[in-house]
Amino acid sequence: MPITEADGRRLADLLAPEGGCEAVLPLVTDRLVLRPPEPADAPALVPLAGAWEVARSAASIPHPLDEAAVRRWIAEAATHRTAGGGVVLVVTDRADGAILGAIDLIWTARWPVGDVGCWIAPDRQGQGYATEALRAMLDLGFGAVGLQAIQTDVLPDNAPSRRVLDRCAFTPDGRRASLRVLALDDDREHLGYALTRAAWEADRAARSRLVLVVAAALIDVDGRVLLTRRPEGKAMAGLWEFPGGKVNDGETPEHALVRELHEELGIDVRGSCLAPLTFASHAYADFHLLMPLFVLRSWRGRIAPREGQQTAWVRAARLRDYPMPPADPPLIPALQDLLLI
Ligand SMILES: Nc1nc2c([nH]c(=O)n2[C@H]2C[C@H](O)[C@@H](COP(=O)(O)OP(=O)(O)OP(=O)(O)O)O2)c(=O)[nH]1
Repeated sequence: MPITEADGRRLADLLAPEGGCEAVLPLVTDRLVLRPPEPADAPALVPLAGAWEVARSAASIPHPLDEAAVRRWIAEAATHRTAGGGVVLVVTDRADGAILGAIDLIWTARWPVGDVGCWIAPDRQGQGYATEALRAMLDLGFGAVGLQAIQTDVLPDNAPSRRVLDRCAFTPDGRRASLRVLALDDDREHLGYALTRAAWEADRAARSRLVLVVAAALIDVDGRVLLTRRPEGKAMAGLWEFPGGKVNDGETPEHALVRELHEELGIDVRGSCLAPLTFASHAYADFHLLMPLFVLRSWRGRIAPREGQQTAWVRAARLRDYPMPPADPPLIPALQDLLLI
C-alpha cells in the first residue's frame, strides 16, 4: 500500500525537530537520547560507522568510509524526515552526549510496514544499548507513526543482532534475501525478521506487568542508612539495595515489609513504625517496578542477615558510592533531604 501525501505530511510534521506540540523527537530512554544527526556529527561518526565490525554487518555502509559519505547520509536523514518517509537517528549517551551508534526506520517502500536497522560502536556493544534504542524506535513506529509491522534483514552469523531481535519479540518471517553488503562488495544471504503490531503490543504488555515491591530505609542513632547486598543467584546480584521484597497477594505493603524484615534480617517491626518517605517507579526489561520506600528508626532485635547478604551502614552523603539497582538512585535525594543537615 503506497503512503499517501496526507500521511507523509502528518508524519513530517510529527518528526520536525523543532515541531509543534505533536513533535516526538528526540526519543529519550533511561540511558540514551536518540536525535537527528547534524552535519557537525560527521567527524565523530566516521571512525564509529567505519569500523570493520560495523560495516561488515550493516549492508549499506561502505568500507573504508569517508566523511563525504557520512555527510550524504546526514543529508538523506533530513530528507526522510522532512518528507515524512522515515526517521534516521544517532544514538547518544544521555549522560555525556557521546555518539554510540545509529538507528533508522524507513516506511516509504512498504507502508504500513517499516524497515529498521541499527548499529552500535564496537567498544559500546554488549551493554543493552541496541535493545534500548530499538525498543524506543518500535514505540515510535507502532505508536505515533502507526505502522502495522516492522521488519529487518540480518546476516545469519550475526548472533548479537539476532539476540537483540529476539529480546524485542521479532521472529524469523521465512524471508531470505540476497542483499549487497557494500563493505564486502558482495551479495550475502540475509534472514528476514519481523514484528507485527499485535506481537509488539503483547510484548509491551508483558514487560509493563506491574510488580509491587516494598522496601525500608533503616536509620540508626547516628543517622546512617542500612544497605544490603543482593546475594549471588538473585537477579542484580552484588548491587546494594534497601531491604525488603515483593508484596504477596493478600498482603498490605506494611504487612509485607514487616514479614520481609523478619525473614531477611531477623528483626521485629511494628507496622505503625513504618513512615512512608517516597517511591520508585522503574521500567525493567521484563516488568515495571513500583516500590514504596518507608523509613524505619526503631525495631526489636539485632540485625542478623539470614540470606547470606552483606550489610553496610552508610552515611546519607555516601549513598551514591554504593552501586544500586537502576530503580534506586532517584530515591537518594529524599533520604539526603531527611538526613543531611
Ligand atoms: N528489596 C529491594 N528490591 C529492589 C530494590 N531495588 C530494586 O530494583 N529492587 C527489585 C529487585 C527485584 O527485582 C525486586 C525485589 O525482588 P526480590 O527477588 O528481592 O524479592 P523477594 O525478596 O520477594 O524475593 P523472591 O522471594 O522473589 O526471591 O525489586 C531495593 O532497593 N530493594
